[in-house]
Amino acid sequence: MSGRTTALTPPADAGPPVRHPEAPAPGEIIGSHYEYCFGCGGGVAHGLHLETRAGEGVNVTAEFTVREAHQGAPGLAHGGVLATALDETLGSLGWMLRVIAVTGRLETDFLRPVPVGTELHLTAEAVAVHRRKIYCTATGRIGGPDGPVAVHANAMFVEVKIDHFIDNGRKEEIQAVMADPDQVKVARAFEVNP
Ligand SMILES: CCCCCCCCCC(=O)SCCNC(=O)CCNC(=O)[C@H](O)C(C)(C)COP(=O)(O)OP(=O)(O)OC[C@H]1O[C@@H](n2cnc3c(N)ncnc32)[C@H](O)[C@@H]1OP(=O)(O)O
Repeated sequence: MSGRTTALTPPADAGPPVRHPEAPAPGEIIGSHYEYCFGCGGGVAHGLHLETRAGEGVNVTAEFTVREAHQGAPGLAHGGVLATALDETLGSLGWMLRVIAVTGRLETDFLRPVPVGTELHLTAEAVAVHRRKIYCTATGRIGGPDGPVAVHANAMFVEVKIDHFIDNGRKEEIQAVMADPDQVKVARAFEVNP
């Protein structure tokens, strides 16, 4: 037995997430962490170009417009793309906690089909922290912040060190990032709060 559980319910001794005192101010745009991130990077033509803003608690909001390149069935968003949008929004919670964390588990409910052209309004919130594990949820609504829920996810992110990326990423991209004279950009690529 590895001790790993598939449950996304925080254990009884989990604590509440704590908004870091230096987290981005409520309403502040968090911005892309890496130009070539499929979720938020401006350098990926068919990417999601998600723009995330800090919330008042340990939460964020984001928007994403479904385009032709994101189809699964004719005229409808691909489920994997919608899961990516949830995953990317959840990933931004690290800025609110000021930790580096990656998705360990992502469980998605697809509640309504999402047509091409739809603006999906996303929210994500951390609900509990247990050791390195961050339990969180995300929701995507159609057309507006109060629109009908199309997708919902429960997730568990795991806090990692920067070595997670340096040791595992392909050398070309790691070296290119590290060589950037803009140290803030270097730090952001790994979602380290500069
Ligand atoms: C640079 C910016 C990066 C983020 C950008 C935003 C993008 C959006 C977010 C992403 O998509 S990140 C990319 C997708 N995720 C990954 O690539 C992660 C791949 N997986 C791993 O690297 C490792 O499996 C992982 C770091 C998640 C865990 O490995 P570790 O060896 O560091 O931890 P360990 O296995 O000891 O687990 C730590 C705790 O988490 C638990 N755990 C880990 N993975 C789990 C899992 N999948 N399900 C349930 N529990 C899990 C594990 O049981 C344990 O619980 P306890 O503290 O209670 O003992």
